[in-house]
Amino acid sequence: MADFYQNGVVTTLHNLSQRPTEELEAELLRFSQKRPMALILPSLFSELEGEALPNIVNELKEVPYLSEIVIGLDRATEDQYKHALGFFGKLPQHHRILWNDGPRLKALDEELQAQGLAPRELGKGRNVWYCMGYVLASNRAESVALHDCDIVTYNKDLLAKLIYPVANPLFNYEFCKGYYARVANGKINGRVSRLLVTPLLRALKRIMGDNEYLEFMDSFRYPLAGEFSFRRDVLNDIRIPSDWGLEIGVLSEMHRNYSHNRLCQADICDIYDHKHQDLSLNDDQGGLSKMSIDITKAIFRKLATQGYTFSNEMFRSIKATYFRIALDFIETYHNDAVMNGLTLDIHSEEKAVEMFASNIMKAGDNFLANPMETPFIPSWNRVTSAVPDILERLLEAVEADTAEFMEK
Ligand SMILES: O=C(O)[C@H](O)COP(=O)(O)O
Repeated sequence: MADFYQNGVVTTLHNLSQRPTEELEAELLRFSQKRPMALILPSLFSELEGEALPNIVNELKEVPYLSEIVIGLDRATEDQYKHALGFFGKLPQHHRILWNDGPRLKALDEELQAQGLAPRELGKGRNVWYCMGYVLASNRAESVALHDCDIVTYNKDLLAKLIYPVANPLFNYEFCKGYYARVANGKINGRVSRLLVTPLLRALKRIMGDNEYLEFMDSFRYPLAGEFSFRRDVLNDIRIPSDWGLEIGVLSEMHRNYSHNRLCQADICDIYDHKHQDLSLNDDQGGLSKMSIDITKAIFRKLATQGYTFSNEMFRSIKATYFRIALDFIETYHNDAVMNGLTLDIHSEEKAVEMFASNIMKAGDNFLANPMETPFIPSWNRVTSAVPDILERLLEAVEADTAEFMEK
């Protein structure tokens, strides 16, 4: 049975009663009269051929309360886009696919690039950003959820719990972050969250003392969860990073833009499993290695905006403090695993921690060498002030793609 402890500064909404999904859905359907709802699905074409997304679409077919589903499709050729139109065509809800590699959306992107207003890096952040623009443009939703397309344990209960806190008209939340235990096939997963983010936040707290931002970040039970929901107005102001710092960057933006009582986290499922990436021990440009560097830089950058100064000596002491704390955590997770009859390979956990420690130094070096570098994509407010008709044109481009390629 779950506990009902409130840790940290952000409200936690627990799963205390195994409430039937149908009950939640009946309420959501009622809420949708006042707050229509949308779902954003950032997807790679390859995920249409994986095991998770076909099941996600089957589950979504039965969801009664969504007004719109916006799919951001990356890395798709024309034929693959056409295939995607059929694949998602089973959805009974109004839905649109943003074919990000198609000529129409690429032309819009180039126009924004020319003004320095478009994402510079390809990837999930960029995909999510265009989907957010589309939701603003189509104006069909007041409350919006977003989740990954590689969740192999997905069922529609997850979506109901994720969107509920921003859908209930009696609640004042602007943003909700999902959390869960990443335990699957007898193993505890979530390596970056457990072995980098939490110990790094604890190390920074130890070194920097009382810091409200670090306290805030440490309140999230699964800071890297790719599942969150928000009210529509959040989409205007938010600046999201285009690199792997996306999840951390979104939390930092919420910290900047809202007071804590407008934010919450919710327990969205008992088990969660997804596609696992390699650690990429010898390659900073890929897998969990690149992810850990981007995340660490995102945290350093945010602290710099609060007036903290960094030096090589500072990064060395952060690394050493992190390393000690992370090793202690391995023992904690190991014992938790043993008591639950799960396995935890201490050797590979230590290898991961060694890599993350060395990546803290790399992130630090990189930060000192490029202090002005920012992966943030401009907010849609800024973009529409520079190019006032951009949202209408985004909408038109997506409609034109749909009309041209949808099989008659
Ligand atoms: O959440 C995380 O820590 C990363 O996405 C890695 O997850 P994994 O260890 O479950 O692959």
